[in-house]
Amino acid sequence: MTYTNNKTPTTEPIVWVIDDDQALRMILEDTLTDSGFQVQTFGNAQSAWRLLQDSGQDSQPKSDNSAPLPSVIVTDIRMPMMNGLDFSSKIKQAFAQIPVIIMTAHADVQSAVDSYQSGAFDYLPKPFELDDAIAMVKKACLQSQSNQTQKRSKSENYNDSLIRDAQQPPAQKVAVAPEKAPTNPSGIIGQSIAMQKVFRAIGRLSHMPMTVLITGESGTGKELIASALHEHSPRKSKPFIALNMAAIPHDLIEAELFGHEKGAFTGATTTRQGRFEQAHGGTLFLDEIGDMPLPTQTRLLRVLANGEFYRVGGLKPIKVDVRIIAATHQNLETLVQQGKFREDLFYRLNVIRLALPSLRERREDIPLLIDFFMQNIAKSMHTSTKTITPSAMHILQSYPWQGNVRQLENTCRWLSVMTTGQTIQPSDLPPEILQAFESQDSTPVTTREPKIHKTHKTHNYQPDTQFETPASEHPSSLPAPSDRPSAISNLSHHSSELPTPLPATTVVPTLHAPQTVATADWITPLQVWAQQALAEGQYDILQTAYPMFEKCLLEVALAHTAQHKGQAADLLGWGRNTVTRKYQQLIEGRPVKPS
Ligand SMILES: Nc1ncnc2c1ncn2[C@@H]1O[C@H](COP(=O)(O)OP(=O)(O)OP(=O)(O)O)[C@@H](O)[C@H]1O
Repeated sequence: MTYTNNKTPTTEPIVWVIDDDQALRMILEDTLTDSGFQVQTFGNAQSAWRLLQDSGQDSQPKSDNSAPLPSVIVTDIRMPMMNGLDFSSKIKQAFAQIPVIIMTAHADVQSAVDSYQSGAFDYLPKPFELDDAIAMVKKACLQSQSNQTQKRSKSENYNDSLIRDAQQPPAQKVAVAPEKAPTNPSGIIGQSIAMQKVFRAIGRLSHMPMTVLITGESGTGKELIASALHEHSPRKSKPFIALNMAAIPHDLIEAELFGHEKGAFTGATTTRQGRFEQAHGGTLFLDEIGDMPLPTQTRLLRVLANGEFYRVGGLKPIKVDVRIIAATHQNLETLVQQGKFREDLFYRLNVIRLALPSLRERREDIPLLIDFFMQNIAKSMHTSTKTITPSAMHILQSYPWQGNVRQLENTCRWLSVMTTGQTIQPSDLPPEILQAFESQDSTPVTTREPKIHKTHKTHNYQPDTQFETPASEHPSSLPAPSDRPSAISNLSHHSSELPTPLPATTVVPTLHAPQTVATADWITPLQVWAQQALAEGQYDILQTAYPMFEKCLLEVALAHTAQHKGQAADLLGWGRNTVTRKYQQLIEGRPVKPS
């Protein structure tokens, strides 16, 4: 079932929101309504599809009962019955004028590529900033208006057969789509917002032919991303050739890139193809482009301009179709200023720049990466995967990782070999990492050391401690500090002094008895509640907690403003209509119209 905020005809653009997560539907509905959209929500894509079929292809309803077509559709990917990608493809076929925005909580390269491949207008990885979502919907609305204008000017008669075809899709299209397991075939690990932006860029760029310049510190994954761009492109069946400019002697680079004719120089005993020819139809990845000598830059510029070149010593032009992806850890603008890099080549390469975050900027991904590397290494060594204690993980997460993911990967190799037991303790970590951790921690241990309750865990990495953290030190991306420096060497020896282990999911917080309630004090009881609910098999914790949270804040805001709904709306940043509706639903207990 569906419901609209306002069924009367309106000039407000209509946005449909499809997600099986009721809490998210509510948030988006409120936010978009407050931003001037008319919102209709659906708990599954099939209901939305049915309504679209009833509505026909006009922007006007077919009958009095049918709904007007939306200007924009925002849909989740993973939903029962029909997934968002299939839905997006169907919209593209039958209602191409409606831009679709695809949201997903399982952001990886594949979902980004699949989204754009399905014809989606854009891709929104969860969690997202509501402002970003609004901006995206507004952009999609503009697109929708321009689509409508083009459509009207093109033809008065719609292609009915197209609609009929799309309305009766092949059985497998509408059949229950099995949820894809969250595999990561590209091997690119990361769930941080910074990496989600990278996935989105790959999704957008992989099917475009243009040159891409990837920047980022050494070891951030530039080659991995270049290869993903190739693997998801129409060139994937052709070669991906990677060449590191810094690794080839300068006097050999031209022959390496462009090949040479027999006798072109001493030692050129045969004619040899260069990398450009070998990469024909595919992708040539030029790593460390900042190290390319100036004369080679001139030749590269010519290839980029007209797609042809001469082998060293050759007289016949050779034409190739190669997509160039270049990468550098250097600042090319500075090299241009210093006269070491051609400005015109810089502009040619810099058409689209993809900047990769350092590992320090996405520390929240470190446990995932460690998990991934430890498993891969164990597999290759035919051993079982070693586990890491939270305190050791915390130290690894705090390390600056100047060598980025490559350094982390090498550390995982070191740990896999050097650790004698199955569990990696802080004392097992490489000395330089321990030293860095000790020297960065100048705060007295007594003020930092949390109270710890250990629980049993057998996962590779699972937080198995409960920390008591001052509100001002509330953890952001890092887990709460656990065993601090003096504890590094002590931890393993003192394990017998830890409190008696509790069942795996039971966590007993050690709460202060607050005189005044600190801002974040409610987080700990909320954590306890959520952990207990999950332990008892209740998995809809967000759906349960969200209305309670809203109700609580609404009641407080109303009490604060002597029940003045307008003022309460201002305090909460909601629109008046939202406050009225929330009041009816949450306080008066009127049933929420189901979606
Ligand atoms: N997000 C990631 N997920 C999994 N592995 C990664 C990730 N990023 C990098 N790696 C791994 O880290 C190592 C270094 O990556 P890569 O060679 O792509 O970095 P780079 O930026 O090209 O380095 P350099 O600038 O030194 O050439 C590789 O083994 C790669 O597989």
